[in-house]
Amino acid sequence: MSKQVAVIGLGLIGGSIALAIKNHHEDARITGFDVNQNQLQLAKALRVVDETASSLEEAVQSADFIMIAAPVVQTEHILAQLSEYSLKSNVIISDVGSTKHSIVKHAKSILDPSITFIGGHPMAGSHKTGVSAAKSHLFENAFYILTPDQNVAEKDLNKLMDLLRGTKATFVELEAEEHDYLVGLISHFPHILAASLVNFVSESNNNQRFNVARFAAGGFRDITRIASASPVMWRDILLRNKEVLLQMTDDLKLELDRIRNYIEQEDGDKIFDYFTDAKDFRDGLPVRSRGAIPAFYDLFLDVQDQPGVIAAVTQKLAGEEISITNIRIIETREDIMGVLRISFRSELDRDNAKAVLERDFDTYVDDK
Ligand SMILES: NC(=O)c1ccc[n+]([C@@H]2O[C@H](COP(=O)([O-])OP(=O)(O)OC[C@H]3O[C@@H](n4cnc5c(N)ncnc54)[C@H](O)[C@@H]3O)[C@@H](O)[C@H]2O)c1
Ligand SMILES: O=C(O)C(=O)C[C@]1(C(=O)O)C=C[C@@H](O)C=C1
Repeated sequence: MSKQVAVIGLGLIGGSIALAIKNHHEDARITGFDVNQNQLQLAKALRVVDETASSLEEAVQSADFIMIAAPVVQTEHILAQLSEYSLKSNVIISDVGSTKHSIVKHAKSILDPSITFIGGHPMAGSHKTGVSAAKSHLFENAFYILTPDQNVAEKDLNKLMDLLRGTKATFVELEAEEHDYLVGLISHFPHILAASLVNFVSESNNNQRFNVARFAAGGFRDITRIASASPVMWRDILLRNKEVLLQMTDDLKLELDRIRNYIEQEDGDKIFDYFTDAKDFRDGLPVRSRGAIPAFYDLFLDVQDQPGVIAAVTQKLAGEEISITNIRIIETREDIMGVLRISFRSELDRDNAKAVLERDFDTYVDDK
């Protein structure tokens, strides 16, 4: 199978898709295009793509696969442009957008029926943007949702999955509308809540005589990390998943009223049950299995809570070229040993790190 691949939009996801394709198909020739010249040049310099094109038309003219990785409203504009070009007759077009219904509908209405379009959404990412944040293993262990309509031939779907095999993701087929409801619930709506919470705190901050934000501790930071993501990407997502998100916003108001009543009535039992239900569901989420929540592999280390210890640990890991995704001291008090939690992208990285660090530290893996 020849593999001329055009990747349109060379940001975090386009870059990661390009790297993942190259992982499994060394022979694939990847041409990149981005409206942002900076990203385009950077993608070439970082060898994320083999070559860059100076126009969309140039990028796609001899492509066997076209992967669109732009914000979702832009994706519709790109599809409209593609419908005017002469493309290879057997080209397969896909996208990575976080919404699916409007894109799939748009593709169907605008592309020649002989062209194969398969909607896609790799369910992993980050609040970071741009090609410099791209990683070949970003989608490892994640679900990769595909939304082929009934006209898509099995062999074309298989060709696309084969192209994307280097993502090491698990492919799942869904109807586009099912996708938008599901992802609305576990990704889009939580994003709205994170941003609302930050704005709420920021506005409250203005009315205080001290700086509230300075006191923001782990809990606030954990629940609001995603509010640092790209406003362009999220604006487009809200515009294209409007009905689902309107309904969820209304439903959440009822949920807030419920806990508000329990507080007002000082109903300790109900409040306890409320948190217990939430804890049970949250604790039951698969930790290492594939899901919208990226799997992290944690290693715990007993360390002396003293200056330089984190540097010593990271140096040892760097020496073995083991990357970490997060590092944090938890439950430290002056009179006890600190516990360092280090997170890794893969189980293999975690196991290798354990082997390196257990020579000097007591290490633990939480296997529950
Ligand atoms: N960030 C995530 O966590 C995540 C995860 C899964 C899917 N997605 C989806 O992936 C897509 C890309 O998101 P990202 O995180 O890579 O954003 P990004 O901002 O890192 O990259 C988007 C790139 O698209 C380019 N672009 C915009 N309009 C274009 C056009 N008309 N032609 C060519 N290039 C264009 C931008 O210049 C930018 O470089 C979005 O549709 C998003 O919904 C994002
Ligand atoms: O990890 C994050 O920062 C993300 O927000 C990733 C996330 C998600 O909600 O899980 C965000 C949007 C994408 O469409 C898919 C994944």
